[in-house]
Amino acid sequence: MTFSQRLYKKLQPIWRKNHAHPFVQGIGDGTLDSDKFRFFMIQDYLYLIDYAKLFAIGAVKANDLNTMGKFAELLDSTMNEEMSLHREYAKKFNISLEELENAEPAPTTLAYTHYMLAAGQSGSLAELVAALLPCMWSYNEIGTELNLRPGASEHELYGEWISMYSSSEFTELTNWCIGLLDELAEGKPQSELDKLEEIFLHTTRFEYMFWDMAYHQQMWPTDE
Ligand SMILES: Cc1ncc(CN)c(N)n1
Repeated sequence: MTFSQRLYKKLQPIWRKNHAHPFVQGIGDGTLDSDKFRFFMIQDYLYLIDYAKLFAIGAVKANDLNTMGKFAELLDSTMNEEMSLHREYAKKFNISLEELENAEPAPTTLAYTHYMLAAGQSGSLAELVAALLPCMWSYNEIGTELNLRPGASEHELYGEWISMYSSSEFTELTNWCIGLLDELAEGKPQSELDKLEEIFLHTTRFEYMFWDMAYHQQMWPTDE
């Protein structure tokens, strides 16, 4: 079994909770309250601004030109495809680009992005990939699973979201990241593998927290 498969298997209890979350299920059956989705889209846009930076750091840390080019492709696809989905949703919700970019991050958004950027900046390339992988992998799996539901990808509001994350382009980039983690983990001492596992666990947990934050539209607990 590969390193990534071992992590995937071990973290299935959290992974399945992500899939079962009412926010995800609501996208799948089309019943999600559109205000919750609006909140999610704004926070996710802020999240993606920082997430894209991880790919830029990956390009800097890459050991060969092929890997550097792939990180550049991931950066481009995040900023110009994934984030353009959010910009289209913003139009539907009458949110200007300025409002979108300058929105206030929720505590979970801040905690998640800062954790990932810290892991990516201060750690090895393997640590950076361990931090960003649960994000891509779980969205690709959720999108693919929801896309199997008859009519889900045609839903007026949520269909495009499902189509984006189940697309062959997103699947191909996700699989490349999975393969890279396995390559980088090869031959590493147990102490380093444990560190990778810890980072992967943390961002898997953050994925759950992000769904939950959006579902409850959680901002700071004080008004000031
Ligand atoms: C919180 C979160 N996690 C993952 C993804 C998929 N890139 C996302 N857009 N947002």
